[in-house]
Amino acid sequence: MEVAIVEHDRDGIVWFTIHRPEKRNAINFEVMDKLKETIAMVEKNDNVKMLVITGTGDEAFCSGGDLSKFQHLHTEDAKQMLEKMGKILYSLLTLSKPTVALINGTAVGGGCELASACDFRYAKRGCKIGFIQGKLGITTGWGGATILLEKLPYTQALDILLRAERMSVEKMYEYGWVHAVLQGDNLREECRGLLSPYLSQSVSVLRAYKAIATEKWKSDEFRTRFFAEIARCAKLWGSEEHKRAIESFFKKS
Ligand SMILES: CC[C@H](C(=O)O)C(=O)SCCNC(=O)CCNC(=O)[C@H](O)C(C)(C)COP(=O)(O)OP(=O)(O)OC[C@H]1O[C@@H](n2cnc3c(N)ncnc32)[C@H](O)[C@@H]1OP(=O)(O)O
Repeated sequence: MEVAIVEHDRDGIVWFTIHRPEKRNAINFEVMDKLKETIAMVEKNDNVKMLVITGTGDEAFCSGGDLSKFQHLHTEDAKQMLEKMGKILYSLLTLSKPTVALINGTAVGGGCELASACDFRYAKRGCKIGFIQGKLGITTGWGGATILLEKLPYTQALDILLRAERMSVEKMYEYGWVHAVLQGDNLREECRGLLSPYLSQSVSVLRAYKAIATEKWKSDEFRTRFFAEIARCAKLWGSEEHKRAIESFFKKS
């Protein structure tokens, strides 16, 4: 079964849907490869104006890294996995087309990092959003904290990271992480309605504004900070606290 569905629509939107509902749309290596391929295609294709990332079903947008696949990784292998997804999220962050995370359900862990790398976040009312990595004895490992501290005011970003708990969409809207709270009857059409003012611009204009907007993240200084976060997470990955947290998750489910 396809782990992700990629659709091009008549308006120039590419819809990327993580299709692993049985695992709350957790990201494994296959999803990473599909996302990397899609981002590269969107970057190059002048018939594409925007990229929207969402998840299958109404339970979860994305539950982060696939713990059943990643739980046994040792520090060096963990670092490679984290860097692989970190590079993909960096390419998403600096993509020359506007991007949207259409949050159709719970977003936790790396799912929040994926959404943070997008320009806009539209979330279905009632969803829970949680940078819960701290509760697992690690930090964000895909660059999500660095991105959050770039996009939100310092206090709000640090509060979200230090709490490491699932927060309401409404609270995340108040913090400025969520840009629109959707009713949820027809998420795609609601999303399309919000994007229509952007879609009337030419691809050249969209590319030009995204180039201006993302220039600050193309510096060596930013990239050094971004990848240092990943190295820190890899160090914590092998901790007893992280191992116990993963064990207790699988005992529960
Ligand atoms: C890799 C690093 C990365 C980073 O930060 O850089 C991370 O993402 S670390 C954080 C990893 N993610 C998590 O710890 C979240 C784990 N999942 C949950 O907390 C819950 O599943 C939740 C809140 C997403 C949904 O809860 P709900 O009660 O609706 O569902 P279940 O917990 O019963 O899960 C259903 C089913 O899905 C499997 N599942 C869910 N999340 C993951 C996951 N991340 N990896 C692998 N599998 C996952 C869960 O085991 C259940 O499977 P089943 O076979 O039915 O028991």
